[in-house]
Amino acid sequence: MICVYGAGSVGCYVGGRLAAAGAEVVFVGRERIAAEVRAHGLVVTGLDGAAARVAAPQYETDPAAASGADLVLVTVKSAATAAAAARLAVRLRPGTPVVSLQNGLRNARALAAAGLDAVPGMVAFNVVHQGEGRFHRGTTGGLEVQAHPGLEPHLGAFERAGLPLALHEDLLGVQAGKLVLNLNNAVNALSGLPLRTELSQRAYRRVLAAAQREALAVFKAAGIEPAKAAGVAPRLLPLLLGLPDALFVRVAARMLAIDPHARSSTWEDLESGRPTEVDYLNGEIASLAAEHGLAAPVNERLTALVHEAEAGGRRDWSGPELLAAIARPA
Ligand SMILES: NC(=O)C1=CN([C@@H]2O[C@H](COP(=O)(O)OP(=O)(O)OC[C@H]3O[C@@H](n4cnc5c(N)ncnc54)[C@H](OP(=O)(O)O)[C@@H]3O)[C@@H](O)[C@H]2O)C=CC1
Ligand SMILES: CC(C)(CO)C(=O)C(=O)O
Repeated sequence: MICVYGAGSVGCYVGGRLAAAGAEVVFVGRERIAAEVRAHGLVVTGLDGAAARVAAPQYETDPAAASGADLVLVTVKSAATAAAAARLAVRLRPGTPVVSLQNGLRNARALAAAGLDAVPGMVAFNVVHQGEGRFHRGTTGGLEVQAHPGLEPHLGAFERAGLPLALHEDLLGVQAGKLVLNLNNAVNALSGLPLRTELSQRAYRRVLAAAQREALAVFKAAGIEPAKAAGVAPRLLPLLLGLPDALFVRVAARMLAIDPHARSSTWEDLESGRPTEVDYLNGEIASLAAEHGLAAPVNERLTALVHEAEAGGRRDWSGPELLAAIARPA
């Protein structure tokens, strides 16, 4: 049995695809989603319009449902990882692989700290929760995980689901490459716009490019080599982002398909009044910078602005306003 622990957007999408392809999947999550999927079933839709339905998913709210799992996919937000790990640690058989399908650099370490057999993972695509049990994939991209012998019996299930696991000897570079892209989560959430609209405006892209330049300097100081993300070497991203709008839109369309409705998970958090993961994304760059004697004022400022929005000061920033704001200290 595969347990998806913390089944929200990513968990319901990945678990829904696995279940629709015949895998035995138990979802563990909150009553609001349990009620939704009881009423409507689970429908996972793709960029190409393809849809799969799981009529009666096993969606539980009691962590005990994870007991006996052969594989666990952790899909809670980063701030909830330690609590999820503690609940799993008392229920899983020793040696059960627990894959972190989360953003940021620290989640697998938090799972391992609880004594779990943690496997770092990365979800390259976007998922939007559209209500009534519908989870829509909003971009291209796949699942990448660190190689682990415990995953072998499950590789076929991911293949059949159309979500093959790309295996890596060491995932840190892949996670760092993804983090470079995730620096846009804050920009996207502050813009209030769908990803495609936001990224089509150069002023927002200039904010993102400034945040990415800081990240690249910090990774260099930390000895981390970020892997290609969306097919592009991270060091080229800030240059690409600086292109004029019409040219950028043409080049970007070849790198990554983005649905017009896709939004970042940070926007989804602000929209539903939940705390965001900004401390694990832009905040991670600011912390790593401090550890290495560098400054990351743009990421610090973006982190502070997202915290202001979480605390009730939410507004939609235009690109030029955000560009002016990052020029001021946090
Ligand atoms: N959404 C996306 O497009 C993408 C997200 N990611 C990453 O994937 C991870 C998951 O994101 P996403 O799916 O958007 O997050 P969601 O918030 O949609 O889903 C997480 C779910 O887990 C629930 N949860 C939290 N703690 C527990 C617990 N102890 N027991 C059971 N359920 C719990 C949450 O409930 P509650 O809110 O009530 O705490 C929530 O419903 C994040 O790290 C994110 O950055 C990566 C790529 C794309
Ligand atoms: C897929 C992407 C990069 C979309 O912003 C994401 O990881 C997120 O929303 O958290």
